[in-house]
Amino acid sequence: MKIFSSHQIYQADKSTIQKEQITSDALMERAATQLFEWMHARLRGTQVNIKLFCGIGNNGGDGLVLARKLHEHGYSIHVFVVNYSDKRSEDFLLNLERLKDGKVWPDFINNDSGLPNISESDIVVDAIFGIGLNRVPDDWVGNLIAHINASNAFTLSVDVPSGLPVDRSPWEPSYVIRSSYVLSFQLPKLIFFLPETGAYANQWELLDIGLDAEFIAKTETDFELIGRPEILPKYRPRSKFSHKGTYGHAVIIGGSYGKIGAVQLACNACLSVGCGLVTAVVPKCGYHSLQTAVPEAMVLTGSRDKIISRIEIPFSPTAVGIGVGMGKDEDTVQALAVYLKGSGAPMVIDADALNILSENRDLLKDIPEMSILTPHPKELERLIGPWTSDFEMLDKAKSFADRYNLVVVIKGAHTITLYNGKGYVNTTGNPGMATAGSGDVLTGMVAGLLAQGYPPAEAAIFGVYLHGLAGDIGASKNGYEALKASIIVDNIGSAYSELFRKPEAEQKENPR
Ligand SMILES: NC(=O)C1=CN([C@@H]2O[C@H](COP(=O)(O)OP(=O)(O)OC[C@H]3O[C@@H](n4cnc5c(N)ncnc54)[C@H](OP(=O)(O)O)[C@@H]3O)[C@@H](O)[C@H]2O)[C@@H](O)CC1
Ligand SMILES: Nc1ncnc2c1ncn2[C@@H]1O[C@H](COP(=O)(O)OP(=O)(O)O)[C@@H](O)[C@H]1O
Ligand SMILES: [K+]
Repeated sequence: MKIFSSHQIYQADKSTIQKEQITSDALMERAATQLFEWMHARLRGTQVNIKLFCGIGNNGGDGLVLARKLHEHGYSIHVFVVNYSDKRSEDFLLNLERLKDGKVWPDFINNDSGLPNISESDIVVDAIFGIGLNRVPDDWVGNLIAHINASNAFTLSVDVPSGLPVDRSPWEPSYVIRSSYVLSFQLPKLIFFLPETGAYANQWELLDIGLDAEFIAKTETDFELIGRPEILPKYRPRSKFSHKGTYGHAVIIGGSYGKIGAVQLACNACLSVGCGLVTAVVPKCGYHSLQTAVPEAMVLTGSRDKIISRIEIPFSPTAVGIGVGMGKDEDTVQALAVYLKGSGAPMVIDADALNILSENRDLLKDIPEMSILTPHPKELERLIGPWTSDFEMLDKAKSFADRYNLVVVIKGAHTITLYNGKGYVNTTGNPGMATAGSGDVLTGMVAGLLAQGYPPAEAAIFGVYLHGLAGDIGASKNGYEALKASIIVDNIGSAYSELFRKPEAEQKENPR
């Protein structure tokens, strides 16, 4: 699903109005009707105090329409107009009149008004600012927002949490509504997925307001949300007359004394994702444990006992995963430097291999093009330097990826894969995956997909999705806390099955 910028949303709005020959207030009515139906389906007439805070733009207009509908259905409502500007939108004004026609009289909050009472048992509807926010709210509006947050009342935000700009990080974090739930129109907003801003929109849902589908389909976006519909077409089926050679020979290079388990996890993941043959390249100390723990894998060792000192592979791997548990010994740095220059295989570079690159920047130019780098945020910072906001981080990481022609996978709650100027935001995964070794599993999976012939960006996007899905299935059986990296590996098979599971309704209609 595409992630639009605010500018693109306004264009979609315009295009819908033109194509359907409707007025803008009809679109507002449609949007707010969706809000009302969502609330009504859950409240079913419950007599709870609903306090609606409406700005003076179209976000406020949505709030006013919602208020009218709630009132018409007998809900107990109190409307506050947050009067932060004289430039009221036409549709706001129109709906203010309609509300008054229904005998609802809003209270106007200005810069010299006191703060209204909000009790914890109230429901707050937050329709102060929408996607039109373009500067820091005035202090009195910010204080009202902080007051709403302090009330601990259930806060339902219309479109976006007020005070949260959609295309940058907030000017003043305490002036942003901490929504209990966001009902966002039609398209997901990038801020829902970034660590800095995602917390304001802890839970969110999209309401389909029928924006011009053709316009949405033809618009190019900087970011895309990756769910099952985007993943399924990337799947490469196995053919009946295939053999293990069809699915590639991956090599996992890594490990050091006390960190052989990382290679074990990556090898297991690589095999479980469907790779034909897997060879591990480890220091001597890893030989016996690997041969025992992963009997399916072959093992090559170098000359030193505890570290990787030379990388010599007597065949041409189809894909390589390098760095897990590898350490940064001077000999290992040399081995990586030599290997990078000589290797032609598509590569996943992770963990200590990334740290070595950060500390030996002259090696960056030797990374084979279209390699996949999988840093977590700390490793990314070592590579591209610090940032002051998630938006700056994305810009810097994109430039880095473009400069060296790489695929950069920024791991996190919503892992973002950057490739060719575009970001692909993952939707699977859970906090149970914040556990030792889960990144090693990802490295093995992506290397295994590369070995099977998935193009690099597809291997990364598909692998990240499947890894998260395996983690979700693992968590559904084990809970978050007990989820271990090896359980993620154990559930890779179920994740593949889940990809092709028909939704229940479809199954009933179409048994078999
Ligand atoms: N397609 C869709 O998705 C649909 C969207 N709809 C709804 O429209 C909403 C967007 O509405 P909107 O454009 O009127 O902007 P909104 O956020 O209400 O702000 C109002 C104005 O405030 C101003 N302003 C900005 N920052 C400020 C500040 N700090 N302090 C003071 N003033 C500030 C700024 O005007 P300026 O002063 O810059 O001229 C801005 O224009 C959207 O979120 C959704 O709820 C639906 O109705 C229909 C379909
Ligand atoms: N809160 C979370 N929600 C979803 N996925 C997560 C979360 N925390 C971590 N992960 C995933 O787990 C993996 C952790 O990788 P990494 O930090 O490299 O771990 P390690 O170095 O222990 O192997 C990444 O793929 C990341 O996306
Ligand atoms: K809002």
